[in-house]
Amino acid sequence: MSRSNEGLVVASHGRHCVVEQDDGSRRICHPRGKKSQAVVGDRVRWQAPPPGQGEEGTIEQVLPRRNLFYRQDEVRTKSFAANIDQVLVLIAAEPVFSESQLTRALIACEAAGIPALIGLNKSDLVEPFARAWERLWPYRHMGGEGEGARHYPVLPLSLTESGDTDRAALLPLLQGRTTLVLGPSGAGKSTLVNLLVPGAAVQTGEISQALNSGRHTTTSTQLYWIDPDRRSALIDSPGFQEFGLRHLEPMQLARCMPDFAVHAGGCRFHNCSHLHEPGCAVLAQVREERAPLAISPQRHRIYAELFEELSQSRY
Ligand SMILES: Nc1nc2c(ncn2[C@@H]2O[C@H](COP(=O)(O)OP(=O)(O)OP(=O)(O)O)[C@@H](O)[C@H]2O)c(=O)[nH]1
Ligand SMILES: [Zn+2]
Repeated sequence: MSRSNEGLVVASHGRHCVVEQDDGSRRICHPRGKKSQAVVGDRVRWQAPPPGQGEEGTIEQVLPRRNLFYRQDEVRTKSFAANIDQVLVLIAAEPVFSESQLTRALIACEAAGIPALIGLNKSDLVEPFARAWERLWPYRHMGGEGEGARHYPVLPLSLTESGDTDRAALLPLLQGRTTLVLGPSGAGKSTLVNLLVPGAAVQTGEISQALNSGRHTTTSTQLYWIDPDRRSALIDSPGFQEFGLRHLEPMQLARCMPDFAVHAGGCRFHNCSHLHEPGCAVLAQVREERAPLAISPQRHRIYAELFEELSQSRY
């Protein structure tokens, strides 16, 4: 007779995953069927193999999720994590970040009801950093001021040059939470994980070795504990080129953009697309001015592009 246990999915690669039990021990598990396909952050019920049939377990059931974070690049590829408390979008002064990809990541957070914060790394690169900080003005102020305002906290970081200061600034924000770290390649995600998770490199090596029997591929997504009592976690996901949002409807977009959402109720037509309609309260606010209630023309361009993209992918 095999026993059924509960555990947390801490890594996944293809269909296999690594499940951690409450005592901290880990084992590779395979889903029993499509319904038991788990993602990192899932709590699952799993079953050990019968004696003499190896060590690898079977996932019997994925327990109900609090939330599920999506990124959908093509019709078939999705990657996500479940049960997360917040997303840290890590970008840097260099390489110059794509505002479109940043906006997409933030929209995905809003759509899943997950709070987001932005880390802007490489503040030691003084001039590019100043430019990047300025580009983020709308993100630091959007949605108005005071009660109910929904702008994004932006943390200046220099992970390689002021690691101790950054760690001290980040830890209180990460305490007791599960944080998914997202960011383009080169922004400093590995540097961040290594700064906050002692032994991260070793853990990653062990896990990818176990999952791939030594083949040199890395796991797609992995959860790291940053404290000894395993209450605060970082989930590291691979860098992305294209942050796809094909799981969203175009008419959902404005609600997921705080600078649009604050005005959207004032449009003449309730089903306004905020692209060309007369009496559109969103379009009325699109202007270069740095004002908390203004919508930057750049943001509106990104919105229009996304609206078009999501309208085309419906079939
Ligand atoms: N100047 C400067 N360089 C940094 C800083 N943080 C990271 N870097 C450098 O930026 C480069 C990319 O950092 P990584 O941590 O490898 O970036 P990543 O996001 O993990 O990138 P991928 O592995 O490609 O996904 C490395 O050469 C780091 O040394 C920083 O605060 N300042
Ligand atoms: Zn409108």
